Amino acid sequence: MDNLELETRFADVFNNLLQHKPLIYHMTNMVAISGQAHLALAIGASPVMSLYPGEAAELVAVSDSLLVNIGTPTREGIEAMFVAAREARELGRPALIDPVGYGATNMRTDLVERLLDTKAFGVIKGNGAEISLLGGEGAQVRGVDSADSPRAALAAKTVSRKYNCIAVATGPIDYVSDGRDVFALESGHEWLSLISGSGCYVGTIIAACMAITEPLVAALASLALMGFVAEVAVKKSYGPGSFHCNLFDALFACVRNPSSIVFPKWQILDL
Ligand SMILES: Nc1ncnc2c1ncn2[C@@H]1O[C@H](COP(=O)(O)OP(=O)(O)O)[C@@H](O)[C@H]1O
Ligand SMILES: Cc1ncsc1CCOP(=O)(O)O
Ligand SMILES: [Mg+2]
Repeated sequence: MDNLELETRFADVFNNLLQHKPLIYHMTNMVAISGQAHLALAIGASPVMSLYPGEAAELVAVSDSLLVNIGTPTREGIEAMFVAAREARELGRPALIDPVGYGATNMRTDLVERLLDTKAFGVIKGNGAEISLLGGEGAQVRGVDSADSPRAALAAKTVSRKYNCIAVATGPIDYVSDGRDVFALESGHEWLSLISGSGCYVGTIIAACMAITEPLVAALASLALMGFVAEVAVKKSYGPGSFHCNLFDALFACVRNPSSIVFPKWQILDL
């Protein structure tokens, strides 16, 4: 698919989001949770957030996609994530995992690997360091932030092959791999890294798009959208606070008028 074909697909995805209002079951962290709920609504999806094991299977059954983000783990939340992951696999629900802080502690590394063992996830979306470490490449993490990840592109391909899913590594350049190709996108703005939760927000957009389209297109569309809206938002902003607000407003406006989006171009890397 060339960029022109992709952009037509992206516009269709956003139009369908508004029409179908998919319900996205978020099992996410206490930092980004309310932002993710607001963002889901802004792009035309419906959010439901819960980390309670006793309703996890039922919520998967009524939702259109599942997002599992391990950012602030708790004993009960982890139990609920396994219930939901197994149910999503059983029912064939689209599911995304955000391995926040993979490699930062042994507990997170072990948890992510056990969740991936459920084989529930069609997309693994992390920052460059998380995906690099999952792919066996060197990287530096500082808590939940990526400090350096020079081999994220290659790692995305490795992760995609190893876990038989779409792998997304975010950063100044985003990489997406389906195990065959590695797509690269340079867009957005460095202020995205000054908003705690910007990676989580990307997860929400991808999970919403996964309810509409195949995981590869969902990932490519979401990152291109985020890159474009960040560039629009920064021009109206004075710092991270107004940028955060303007980002949400730009997302709201763009999904309602996809022809106004100037999609940044994806490159296919020769790896
Ligand atoms: N320096 C940067 N320039 C442009 N976009 C960036 C930059 N850093 C991060 N982003 C974007 O911010 C979003 C979150 O990515 P990232 O900061 O890697 O994730 P996380 O918040 O999970 O650590 C992605 O859309 C990514 O493209
Ligand atoms: C700061 C922080 N600590 C635990 S989860 C979290 C939010 C991480 O959000 P993101 O991965 O989008 O930067
Ligand atoms: Mg993250």
